[in-house]
Amino acid sequence: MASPSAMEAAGTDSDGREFKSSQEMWREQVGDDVDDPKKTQWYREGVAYWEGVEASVDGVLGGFGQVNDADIKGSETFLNILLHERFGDAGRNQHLVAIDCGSGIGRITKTLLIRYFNEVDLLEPASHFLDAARESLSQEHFVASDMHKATNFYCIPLQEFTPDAGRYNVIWVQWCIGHLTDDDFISFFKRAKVGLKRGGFFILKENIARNGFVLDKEDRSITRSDLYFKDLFRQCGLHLYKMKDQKGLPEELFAVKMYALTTEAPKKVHKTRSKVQANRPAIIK
Ligand SMILES: C[S@@+](CC[C@H](N)C(=O)[O-])C[C@H]1O[C@@H](n2cnc3c(N)ncnc32)[C@H](O)[C@@H]1O
Repeated sequence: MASPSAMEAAGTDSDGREFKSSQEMWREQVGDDVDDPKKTQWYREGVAYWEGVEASVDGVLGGFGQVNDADIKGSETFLNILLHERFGDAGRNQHLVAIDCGSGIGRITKTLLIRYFNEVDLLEPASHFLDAARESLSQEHFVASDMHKATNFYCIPLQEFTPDAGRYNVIWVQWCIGHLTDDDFISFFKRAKVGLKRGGFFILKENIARNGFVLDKEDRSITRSDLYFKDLFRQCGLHLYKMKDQKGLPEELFAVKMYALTTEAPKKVHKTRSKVQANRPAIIK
């Protein structure tokens, strides 16, 4: 018997109510039809929630501003490995460009991305967050005499965004994809692939539900399980290049994982025969 897909797994909402499957939950929350007014309402209420939040590190981290340092450290280690593996030493002489999706006040750009990328674009639908980002990132930064700057500030949601073809080495998506329905998740990543340069990749950093999903009725978002994400990556035609758990977060919070996703399948490592096998008598063919 075929095993049920992760999206058929049961889940709950923030009040502890159970749903038999994510399909049941989505039908109820956003309807079946792409033009269903419930879907417009879902997105409107999600952004409205953030419009009521103070433009500060504590605000964008849901009152857990103290996790900022651990989060950035974990991301930096992961990013360093990936940049080295994907762009090698040549990366140092390349003009590197990233986009920070659902950037909030530009926390990740300011403390991490701007140091590694010559240009960073920010996308954020809550305008007061984007204004705060623009203000704090207005100067140009010099890293070892090399110019680094925040270039474009897009005030739109991810479900409406299509990047310019071939602009980005890295498309960074952190703590915002839970606002997108499954259909919009898939169509966003499918569209966004064209935005990657050769060797480019996505980094998705997200909270992880233990099973199925958890619907947050307050900010209109869902937390998906690792299996749920992997099911969606497959439907996007993306390959999981590397993943890592974020360490050092308070126990009461969801676990957090970082996924590096590529459009091409990872290269197969050709196994050489082990010495034991290679040295034993064998028929000449
Ligand atoms: C938890 S905050 C994280 C902000 C930032 N990524 C960070 O880690 O500092 C969630 C962000 O997602 C944004 N957001 C909400 N709905 C979105 C959507 N449909 N598309 C993109 N971003 C969205 C919110 O406005 C908010 O800035």
